[in-house]
Amino acid sequence: MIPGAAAAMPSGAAVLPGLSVAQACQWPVVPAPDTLIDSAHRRSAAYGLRPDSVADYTPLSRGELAILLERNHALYRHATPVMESLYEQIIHTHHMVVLTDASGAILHTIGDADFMEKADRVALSPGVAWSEQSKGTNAIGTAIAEQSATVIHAGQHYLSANHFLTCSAAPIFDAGGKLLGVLDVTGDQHHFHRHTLGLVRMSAQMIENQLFTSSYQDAVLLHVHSRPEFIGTLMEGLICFRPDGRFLAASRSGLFQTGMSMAALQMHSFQSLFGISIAQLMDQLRRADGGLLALNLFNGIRMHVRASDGGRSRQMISHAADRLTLRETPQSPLQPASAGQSLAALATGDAQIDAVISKLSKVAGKGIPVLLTGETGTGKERFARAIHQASPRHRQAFVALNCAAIPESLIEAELFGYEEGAFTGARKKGQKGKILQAHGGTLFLDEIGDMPLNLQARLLRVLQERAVLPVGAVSTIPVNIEVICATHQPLRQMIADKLFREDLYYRLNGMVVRLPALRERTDLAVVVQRMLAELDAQRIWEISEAVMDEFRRHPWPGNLRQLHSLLRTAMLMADDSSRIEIQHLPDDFWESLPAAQTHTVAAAEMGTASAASAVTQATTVAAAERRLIRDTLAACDGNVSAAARQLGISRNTLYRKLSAESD
Ligand SMILES: Nc1ncnc2c1ncn2[C@@H]1O[C@H](COP(=O)(O)OP(=O)(O)OP(=O)(O)O)[C@@H](O)[C@H]1O
Repeated sequence: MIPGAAAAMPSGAAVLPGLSVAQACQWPVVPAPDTLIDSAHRRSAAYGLRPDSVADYTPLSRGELAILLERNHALYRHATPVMESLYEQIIHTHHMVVLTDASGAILHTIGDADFMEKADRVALSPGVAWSEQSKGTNAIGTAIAEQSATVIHAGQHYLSANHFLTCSAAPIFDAGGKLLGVLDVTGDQHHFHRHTLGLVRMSAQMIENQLFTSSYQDAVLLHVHSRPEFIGTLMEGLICFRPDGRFLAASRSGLFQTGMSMAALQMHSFQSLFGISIAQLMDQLRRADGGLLALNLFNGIRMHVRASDGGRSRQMISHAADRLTLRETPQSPLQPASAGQSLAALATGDAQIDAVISKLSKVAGKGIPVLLTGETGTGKERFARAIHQASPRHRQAFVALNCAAIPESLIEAELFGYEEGAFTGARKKGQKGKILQAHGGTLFLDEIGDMPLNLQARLLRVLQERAVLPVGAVSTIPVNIEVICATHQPLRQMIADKLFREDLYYRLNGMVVRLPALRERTDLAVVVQRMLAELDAQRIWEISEAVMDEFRRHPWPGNLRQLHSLLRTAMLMADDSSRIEIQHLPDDFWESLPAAQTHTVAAAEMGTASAASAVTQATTVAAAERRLIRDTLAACDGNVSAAARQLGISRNTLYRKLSAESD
């Protein structure tokens, strides 16, 4: 059920937080009027469709869909939990919930299996376009064309193939009023329910509010309404200010509550609107009953106000001491999974990554400890989070501890926690360790090879006994966790060197999965597109072919992390152009190239390198690599594993290079 849902609707469906049935039903609940349908049909005909046309059911390829999802990752991330809650309310009613992007391309669907099968016949599935241009009048396409919530029922669909459907769709807008996508509930026309559109609209509103709040995390966020009981409900208005009082944005309901347009609000600061400063507001709120204040706008409108700061600064204060943990990332039970966090969303068309995803999907949530290996920056933590998201524990905490990032002396307290007064400097009330914080969820131990030997024994005991003994405590506390570990170190070698306990190793390596280095992957273009979309959800970025060529040649010692930070810098350099060119790449990119390659690039850039000299340089690099491989193999007495380790490449890569050499 949607979190916080309270009363039951007549249909048996629940009402969303803070809304009575009457309020929910204020929204349109009947199929669209004839005039709207007439214009939609006229548009469909103008697109060259005929009622008996066979629509284009071709979906996007997997790679294209991955890029589409990445471009819409913020929408997807905030919409999926709402879709799940909405679906819970209509489950077993022969319906499905559909999310599309602003063009009507389907991003995600959830629904009853029997109806999904029927829906497959008309390609209501991810990657297929449901714009009016493609499918004629339908709730998704028509909601986009009309920019408003719409029901299209049975014969109102333009294509006869879709007459068995009843669809209710509501557009989703961003804070600036730009269309982001559409939320739709589609079902068998015999199961039409007049409350469906109301539910869809409320859910779309919920997604908009969540997108709004997440977009302004560093801002002072005001929840406003003329009636105090509406604060904290879907009907509240949201208005954001910078900490210095400058106006940033307002939700649609926020505009309605102030009675002002966005343009008018943009002329104001918090002080000019309310006659007090942000600091005074915070001061008054601290003393106010229930954290709620009544304020008068300069135009005489009175509104009730609650403030939050996106939670960030409050969290920073309350967790100040915890920051020692460096990479603690607890996830609250209601925090939605991000798109980038699901296993399937990590598919990028590379066969090695596909194989990793397939293996991990089989073990996620089955109680099998996973050990992720791979060079630094290959995405081990990303995958760990995705495994957690794919497990039944996904609503519980994901707690990460990087054993290499904290001093050895602190690992024990961090991991096992401690009792009040356990040692000098301990916090008064003691501290819950990471293991207990992860209770019910997943504990991710990064760089497990750096775990001190004495703590390895204690960790093993926790895993065997499923109970933890905090420092200074006299009795153990039962704990239920799944453990995922990661390392870039050769643990077997460490066992041989007596640096890692063999018994712990076997306890942790239920499944060992190696993540390939970026240079071994075949999906560079998709990865780059995804990162660009992740770094800037607002704009579509392009990257020049020359840059992509350099990227393909680059050895990427820092793997995905290096690529990510390079793109971030290049985007800043490219500024407003939304296109990354050679000149936007930072100097250290060229510095990490092998010397011979740098010369080739530099010469080519200056236009002085003839094709012949470029080939010579490339040949020099290849020759140097061959020499290095031969020398390393000789030094390792022909042991390929040892040579690969010394060269910092995988055995497969080394075999590939050796066979290329002998071809
Ligand atoms: N699939 C992905 N898509 C986009 N970016 C990614 C992906 N995986 C990783 N990254 C980027 O690379 C960075 C490093 O990823 P992550 O921390 O998961 O790697 P790691 O292997 O755990 O690194 P280390 O071994 O150094 O701890 C992330 O912060 C993110 O910016």
